[in-house]
Amino acid sequence: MASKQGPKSRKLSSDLQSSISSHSNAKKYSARQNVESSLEVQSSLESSVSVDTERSKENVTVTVRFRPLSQKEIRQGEEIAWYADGETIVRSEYNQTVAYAYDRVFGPTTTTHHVYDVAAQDVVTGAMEGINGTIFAYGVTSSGKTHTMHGDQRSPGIIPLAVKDAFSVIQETPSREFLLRVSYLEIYNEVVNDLLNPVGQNLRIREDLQGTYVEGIKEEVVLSPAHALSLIAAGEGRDISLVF
Ligand SMILES: Nc1ncnc2c1ncn2[C@@H]1O[C@H](COP(=O)(O)OP(=O)(O)OP(=O)(O)O)[C@@H](O)[C@H]1O
Repeated sequence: MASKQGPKSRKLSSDLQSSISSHSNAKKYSARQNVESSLEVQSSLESSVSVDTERSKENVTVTVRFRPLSQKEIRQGEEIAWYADGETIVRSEYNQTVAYAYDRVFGPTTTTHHVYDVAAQDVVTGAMEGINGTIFAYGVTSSGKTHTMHGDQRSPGIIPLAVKDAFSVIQETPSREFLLRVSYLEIYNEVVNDLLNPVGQNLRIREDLQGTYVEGIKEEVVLSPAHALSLIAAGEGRDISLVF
């Protein structure tokens, strides 16, 4: 058994932040490529399957990232309830027989860049080859979703790292033509709102022969990483400047 990794985060219910990556089976290759944006949903880890480390590579992978305790939590004497036991197991601090297996578990000292390399980069490179992909984070408030997906200048998140990689692929593949479009939306209380267009409120999700889409969502063609990230920053109503 792998040894414990420390320091560990406190309660599973409040500190675990999971990300799910998925590849759908390759749709027909098209020179027009869409890189989907990310979204956050609430879920419960109680539905996790029991320990099973012998997983094959699947289309949907689930990873767990622990964040370190904050200074405030340390001051308040918060207790750690779950920890990363090796690279795939989350184990209870109080009852060692209670454990859950995931495709990958990252301890509190893991960098976002490492999380991206292991859990997200494949989805991005797949998308650039025409395979639909989604990366999303879920977890309770303060579990680290924003830190992981957006990050900051010192530690860029999955979104800026993905944008950077997408443009690197474009640059390294002069023989192909790419069209990159960005849309940015929120789902809040079951209502879909366009974050790139203030008029785009309460949009409908529809399905046709091409697939699922949000009716009327604004799609901006982007020409550079800075352009893509500035749209996302605008959607959040904040300034952004990221250096790689
Ligand atoms: N891996 C980490 N290492 C260090 N600090 C982290 C890490 N993850 C999160 N934090 C810090 O924890 C705090 C909460 O994280 P964050 O804001 O990302 O949570 P959140 O899940 O987006 O919360 P909310 O749902 O309320 O928006 C922030 O101060 C963030 O900087």
